[in-house]
This record gives sequence, C-alpha cells and structure tokens, in this order.
Amino acid sequence: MKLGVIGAGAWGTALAQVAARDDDPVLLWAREQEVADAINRQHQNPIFLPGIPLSNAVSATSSMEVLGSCDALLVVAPAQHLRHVLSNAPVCEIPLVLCAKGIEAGGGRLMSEVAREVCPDAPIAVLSGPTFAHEVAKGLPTAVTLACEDQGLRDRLVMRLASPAFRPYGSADVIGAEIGGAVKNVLAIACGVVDGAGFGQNARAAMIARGFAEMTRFGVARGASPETLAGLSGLGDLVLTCSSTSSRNFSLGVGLGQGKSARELLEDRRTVAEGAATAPVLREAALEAGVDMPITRAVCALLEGAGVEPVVDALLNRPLRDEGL
Ligand SMILES: NC(=O)C1=CN([C@@H]2O[C@H](COP(=O)(O)OP(=O)(O)OC[C@H]3O[C@@H](n4cnc5c(N)ncnc54)[C@H](O)[C@@H]3O)[C@@H](O)[C@H]2O)C=CC1
Ligand SMILES: O=C(CO)COP(=O)(O)O
Repeated sequence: MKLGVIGAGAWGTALAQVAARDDDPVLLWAREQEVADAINRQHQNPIFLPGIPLSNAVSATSSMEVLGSCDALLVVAPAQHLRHVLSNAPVCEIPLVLCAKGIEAGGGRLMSEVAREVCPDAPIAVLSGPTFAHEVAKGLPTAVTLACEDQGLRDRLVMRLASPAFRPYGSADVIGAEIGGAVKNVLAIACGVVDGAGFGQNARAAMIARGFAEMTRFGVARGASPETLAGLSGLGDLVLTCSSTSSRNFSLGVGLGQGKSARELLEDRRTVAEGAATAPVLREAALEAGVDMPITRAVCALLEGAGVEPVVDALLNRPLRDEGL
C-alpha cells in the first residue's frame, strides 16, 4: 500500500517516518517549500520537528498533484485547515486516514464529517492516541487507535503502519476516536492552568477525572462508545496531554494560569494548539447536545480574557452532586 501524508508539521513528519520502509517509500506533502526542501536535502524538518533525522525513504513535495499515485493518504493538516487542504487534494476516492485532533469552527463538524462533505467517495479512517510527535519520530514505543468502519481496510492500514515500536489497535468507532482527541486538547489547557496557577497535583488529578466524565458525556451524546473513550484515543491521550509541558495545549494553559492573555500566548506562533480553536465550538456543540461541560466553559472564559481567580471560584462553587457521569 503506497502511502502519502498531507501536512508536514510535527505529526505529519513523524507519521511519515513511521510509515517509511526501504522498499515502501512515503511521499510527504509540505505546505511550505522550505520544509519540503529541508526534508529532501537534509532529511530533517528543522521548522516543525527539529533535531530528528528522518529516513531516506521519506521524500517531500510541495505539489499536491503527485499524491494522486498513492493508495491511501494520512491527512495531518490542522483541524481548522482540513476543509481547504482536502478540497485542493487531487484525488478524493482513495482512503483518507484523518489524524488531526479538533472540531471545525463555524458549524462544529468533526473531522470525519468535514472529510465526507469534501470527499464523499473516500473511505474514512481515524488515527488517534497518546502520541507526542518527537517521541514517535525517534522510534519510542507508542500505541494508537486506528478506527475505520470497513474491517478489511482497517486491517490493511493496521498492518501497513504497525512496527514493534508503533502498535495500532483497530476499532470500528470513528466518532469515538475523533471525539477523544478533540476534547482532550481543551482539557489539557485546563490542566495547564492548574499547573501555571500552582493549584497542585490533587487538583490536576481531579481535573483529569472530571474532564474524562465531561468527555464521556459529550462523546456518548454524539454516538461514541464509552469503551473507545476509555481507550488510547480518549483517556490515554488525556492522561498524556494533561501531564506534560511537551503538550502545546498544556503549555498554553500554563501561560493562562500565570495570568498571560491568550492573544499574547498565541500570536506569532507557527505551531498549533488545537484546543484554543476547539474550545468555543465544543461549548456550542455541548449546549446543542444538552450536555453539561463546566471545565470546557471555564477554558473558554479564560481564552476570552476572564481572570483565573473568578473562573476557578465559579468552577469550585457549583452545587455539590453525586459523582456518576
Ligand atoms: N504534534 C503532535 O505531537 C501531535 C499532533 N497531532 C495533531 O496533528 C495536527 C497537526 O499538528 P502538527 O503536525 O503538530 O502541526 P505543527 O504545529 O507542527 O505545524 C503546524 C502545521 O500547520 C500547517 N498550517 C499552517 N497554516 C496553514 C494553513 N493556512 N493551511 C494549511 N495548513 C497550515 C503547517 O503547514 C504545519 O503543517 C493537529 O490537529 C494536532 O492536534 C496529533 C498527534 C500528535
Ligand atoms: O496530541 C498530542 C499528543 O497525543 C499532542 O498534543 P499537543 O497538540 O497539545 O502538543
């Protein structure tokens, strides 16, 4: 199966590295010519994944046309750019493996819903899980969820991507896999705030557990299986992203917790913190689904400029209730 990758940020580059085999090279589309040139000439991506040597079996291009020869595409453009990038892709009938973690602004569509609108004839899969790109690209052990309704295609993708250090676990629950990845980015911002404001480790554990309850309520309302949400792409990624400054979302939260503004923290950056764009869309989607998501609302308030103290006070002074979901 000849694979192409759309998007040469940190994650697209790491996934190209995972998929590259000496006898099965991978074609990586970069939006930036300088990134494509650096990958082809120096076998590195100094802008988005610096310091990690890449396999000679990864070659880059800034022309979408050549992707037409691939049997499947890993789509790793950021969530808010997926629609535009896919609408410029040359082929829309080959399988698309969606790897971005977010919900589209202006309508609240999940990545699979966007892809089905733009490429109605393409079979869809989702790859998601606890996967810091720099660790994956270095070959450190990692496991992911690979969700696809078509079991034959799912098995082929799992076999093509698997290696001793990269274990995809198959699932038929596409919606569950993508909701876990999108929601955990918002919750990682909240955990970063806890860290930045110095609220301690008890508070962070509470945030992860109550955040998981929030993710599960929302996911189930949108048709996800609770089992998927408790797996690699949900709880697994939530724990990873809520525990490390390697996460851009967690780091954004640390800055907010220290009293910096979202504008100051987000301006002039070339890398994405998907939770910042997903949080307000998720708040809307939760309202529509009749799902209570107080942590998500708190993150939105902080991103919109509210102070840490009143937002945390409001969160802690809600009426007491039974634990359940
Ligand atoms: N970095 C990581 O460890 C992981 C990231 N992801 C997800 O992968 C997706 C891509 O993130 P990264 O590769 O980390 O990106 P990145 O932050 O490393 O790089 C930014 C990416 O955005 C692209 N971009 C910027 N402006 C654009 C535009 N107007 N149109 C199209 N593309 C544009 C750049 O070309 C680049 O590929 C995100 O949804 C992220 O949540 C998922 C798992 C791990
Ligand atoms: O999704 C990720 C790890 O699974 C990366 O998280 P950040 O986008 O917060 O860096």
